[in-house]
Amino acid sequence: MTGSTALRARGLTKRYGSHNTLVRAVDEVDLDVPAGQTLAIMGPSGCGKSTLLHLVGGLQRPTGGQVWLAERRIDTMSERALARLRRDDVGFVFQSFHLMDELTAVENVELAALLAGRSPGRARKRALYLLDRVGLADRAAHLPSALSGGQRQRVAIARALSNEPLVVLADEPTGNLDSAATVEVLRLFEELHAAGQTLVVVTHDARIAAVADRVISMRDGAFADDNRFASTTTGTVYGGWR
Ligand SMILES: Nc1ncnc2c1ncn2[C@@H]1O[C@H](COP(=O)(O)OP(=O)(O)OP(=O)(O)O)[C@@H](O)[C@H]1O
Repeated sequence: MTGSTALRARGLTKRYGSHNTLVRAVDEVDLDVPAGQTLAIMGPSGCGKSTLLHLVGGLQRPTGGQVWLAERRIDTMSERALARLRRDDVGFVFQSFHLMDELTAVENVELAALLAGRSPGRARKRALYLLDRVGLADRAAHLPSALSGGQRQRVAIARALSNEPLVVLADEPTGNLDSAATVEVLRLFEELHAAGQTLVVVTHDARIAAVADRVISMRDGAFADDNRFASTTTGTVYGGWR
């Protein structure tokens, strides 16, 4: 993946309503995210951060413009192809975790791999490996209700990685976490970055922005600022997460 583009958008637009109810949630945005980059997207409430994340992850369709994930154009994909892409190539992490309450930690993590057709044995092995990597080997058989917020989010991150996604998209991943749990998630993101995982994080948390190598500030659906810091790490072969 060295030197390639993980995500590309041109003229990306999402409008809601019409006439006097018209909202330009995302307004003619151009974006290139090189493989291996950790990008933080910041900005005031309602500026379009979540909508942008949903558009590039194929959770919502744009009303204008184009999106590519790696070399594949996704805004024109069939629903079926888009569902497969979301399952296999995108890892989503949400503020409210979105774990299945009735499944244990390991069952939550292995579910996507099972749906993707992996054998139960391989799916379980990978899920246990990922839980170990996020520091939860001893919590594999726990239900989410028996885990702290930080532990739930680490399960959700392990789940997001289960199908070796091209890109991880996280929407306010520390929004429901206390300070100690936020630091745990930060460390994980740093490890993923060092391993070459492409990561796009919508956040209000300056600590997350501080570990990103690029920070885009949005205002009124557009980019107000685009700051690149350190050079993008293009990790070796996803050192240890695969
Ligand atoms: N389904 C919808 N119908 C109409 N307007 C919507 C819809 N979803 C979002 N919007 C509007 O689009 C704009 C962008 O919303 P979005 O959720 O992307 O913002 P955000 O920057 O993620 O906000 P926050 O930080 O509060 O989560 C807002 O003005 C919002 O009210």
